[in-house]
Order: sequence, then C-alpha cells, then structure tokens
Amino acid sequence: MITMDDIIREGHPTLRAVAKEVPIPPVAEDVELGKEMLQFLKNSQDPEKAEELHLRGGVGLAAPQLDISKRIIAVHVPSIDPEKPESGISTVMYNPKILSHSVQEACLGEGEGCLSVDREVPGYVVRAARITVSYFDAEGEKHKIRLKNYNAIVVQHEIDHINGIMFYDHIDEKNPLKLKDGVLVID
Ligand SMILES: O=CN(O)CCNC(=O)c1cccc(Cl)c1Cl
Ligand code: NI
Repeated sequence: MITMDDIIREGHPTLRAVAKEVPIPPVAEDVELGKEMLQFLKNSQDPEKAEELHLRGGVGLAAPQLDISKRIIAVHVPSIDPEKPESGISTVMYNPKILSHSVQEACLGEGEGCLSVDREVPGYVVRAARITVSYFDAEGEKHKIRLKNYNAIVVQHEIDHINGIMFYDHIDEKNPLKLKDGVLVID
C-alpha cells in the first residue's frame, strides 16, 4: 500500500527527469502500480483512512513521485455535482499525451499544491482551460478524451510530473498573483 513515506520530495532528481514510456499493453507490474496509485488517492480523500495512514489529500499522482520514472499517472477527482457523475474523473493513464489544447487559459483560484512539495507556494498556475488527451488503459486500450476546468488542470499537473515539471515552474516569481486578461479562474 502506498503511503507518504513512498513519495519523494523536491530536490530528488527523479522529479526533474523525463519519465520513460511503458510497454503497451501494460505489464502486470505496471497494472498493479496503477491500481495502488489510484487506491492511494481514494485513501487520501477518505477522512478516516487519511488520518489513520497520515496521508495528505491528493486528486492526482504520478509515478515519478514514487521514484518510478515511468509515464504512468492516476487521477481521482470526485464529481462535485451528484447529478452529473461524469463531471469527475477517476482513472489510471499509461503514456498519456496532450494532443491539443485550448488557447483559453485557466487556473485554480487557490493555486496548486503537491505531495512532493512540503511547503505552500502561493500564486496562480496558469494552464490550458481545455485539453484533448490520449492514453492507454490497464488493458492496453487507447482512449482519446476531452477535459475541461478542474479535471484538465489536474491532468496537466500530473503530465507535468512525467516531464520533470513542478507546478511552481509556471508561477510568475515577480508577480505570482498577476493574471492576464481572459484567464479563467476556477474556484
Ligand atoms: O501530483 C499530484 N500531487 O502532488 C498530489 C497533491 N496535489 C494535488 O492533489 C493538487 C492540488 C491542487 C491542484 C492540483 Cl492540480 C493538484 Cl494535482
Ligand atoms: Ni504534484
């Protein structure tokens, strides 16, 4: 079971490496890893389990954060609207790839956090508001999906991880709360 002890922190070189593509269909070890990454996210969002296991909450996780330099990410973003269960996303992506993205940009009003960063880094992380992502699932099936708003932001944060990019690389140091016109602020 993955716990916080398995997560490497900033300064560890693996967080700055470009991770390697995995064989498709994923081998058993990579399938198992994906399952454990998704379970970690679910545990981290369960108040009892999170307390019992001392987990910080997370909506995404990338294999490099476990010192595994492979292009595997997991996302578990519950839908905020029970009437629209499809508005959340819960999946493991192998070799995810952003095929295209909107010109329109977006950021989270509260900024972003990272389990590999043991400090608050204030500032807007401006990303594409909408993305089209292709990825392979645990069975080796290819998917092509369009994401927007919070789901799109989270997947971009995770794909950054497999490219050695940290969320604060996107923050304008001189003026972290600067917002260009037209950037959608997501709350
Ligand atoms: O790489 C994944 N993590 O570090 C897990 C912890 N961070 C989050 O869940 C998180 C928090 C805020 C905004 C975004 Cl986009 C994300 Cl992803
Ligand atoms: Ni992160």
